[in-house]
Amino acid sequence: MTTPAILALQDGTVFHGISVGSEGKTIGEVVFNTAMTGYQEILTDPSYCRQLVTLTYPHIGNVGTNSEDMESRRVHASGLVIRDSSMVTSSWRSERSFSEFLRQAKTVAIAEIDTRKLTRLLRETGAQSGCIMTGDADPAVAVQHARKFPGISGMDLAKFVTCEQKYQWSHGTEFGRGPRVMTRRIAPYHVVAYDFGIKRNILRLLSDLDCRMTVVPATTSADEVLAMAPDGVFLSNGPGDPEPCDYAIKAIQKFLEVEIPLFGICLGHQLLALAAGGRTEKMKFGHHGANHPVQDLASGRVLISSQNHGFAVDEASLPGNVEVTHRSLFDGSVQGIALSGQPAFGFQGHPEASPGPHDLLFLFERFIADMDEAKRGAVHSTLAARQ
Ligand SMILES: NC(=O)CC[C@H](N)C(=O)O
Repeated sequence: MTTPAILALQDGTVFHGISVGSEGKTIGEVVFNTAMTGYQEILTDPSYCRQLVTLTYPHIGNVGTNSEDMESRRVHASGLVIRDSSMVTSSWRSERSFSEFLRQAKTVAIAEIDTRKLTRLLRETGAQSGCIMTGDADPAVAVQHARKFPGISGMDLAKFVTCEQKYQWSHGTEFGRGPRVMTRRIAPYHVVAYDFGIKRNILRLLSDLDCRMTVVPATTSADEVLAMAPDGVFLSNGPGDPEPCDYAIKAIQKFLEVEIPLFGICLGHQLLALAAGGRTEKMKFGHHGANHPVQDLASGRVLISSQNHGFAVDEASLPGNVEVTHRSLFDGSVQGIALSGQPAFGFQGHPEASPGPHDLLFLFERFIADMDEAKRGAVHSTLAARQ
């Protein structure tokens, strides 16, 4: 027997479907993701905290779920909206069916709704607050609940999803990245990674590139991090509005002062822009997908990227020492920045993919190159001082 469910939006629109996850009620910002694969990675990406994720790909759950595809310890999305939940699980990697996974994660999910109609609506009206209720729910009550969600603007959620204590990470991707990686074993880099809601594939990829990773809570001060003597500092992705994360902005300003190599992804990129004196703004409905074309402005090359953001760096606000390096070919928004004359850069999309294409993996190597150069610079100055 199926249990009914409804999705109500703040503008009063109500969709009727069935419950395919845990029973109950959930509220959040309704966003849509156009990736054709990767439902488990998407749901466990901490950047989706307080969001109800609509997957536009119509058939979800057919390859089940497994422990390797977790991008964090648990599901972070507040709810899921899909067209069709697969009745059959078919994959040698599967450990649990998708619906079992949703129920164990206590994730409220609605299926059998017209996700194309919902997506068109969100593209027209912009992101809206929403509410999913399962069982015999009153649509008017669900609309009221949706209206109670204030929206993500002004919300510091990095503090909410970050780790409690620092920890070491040393697992690679396991499936390897070719011989280039294997030859790097003699050059260990110590990277301190800020966990604003970090995705595991970032940690795996940096481990593949022979980085020794120390992951620290979002509010760790710059002095504490510098005392760990890192070769570089990584600023992670994460949920919520970057502007209220003043503790992180302050720490990054210090890192810029001492010119330690810095690499930021998504929220980390936005925080780098804020620390450099720029501003960020809320987008109409954001970018969430796995096929967004981004142009590398220096080479003119177009790269296909994975995306998940609802805020963006305001180009007009950037000071003269911040160069825009990448731009979205969908809407022209800033997709990459670099600080002139120092080893600090950020990328708005997700080079770590999971899910998505690997066109931008080389950005991790650029971070390694920055750390290499800084190390060599340090050796030169020590030698010069001895002479
Ligand atoms: N994936 C991310 O890091 C998202 C960053 C930020 N929360 C945004 O929505 O823009």
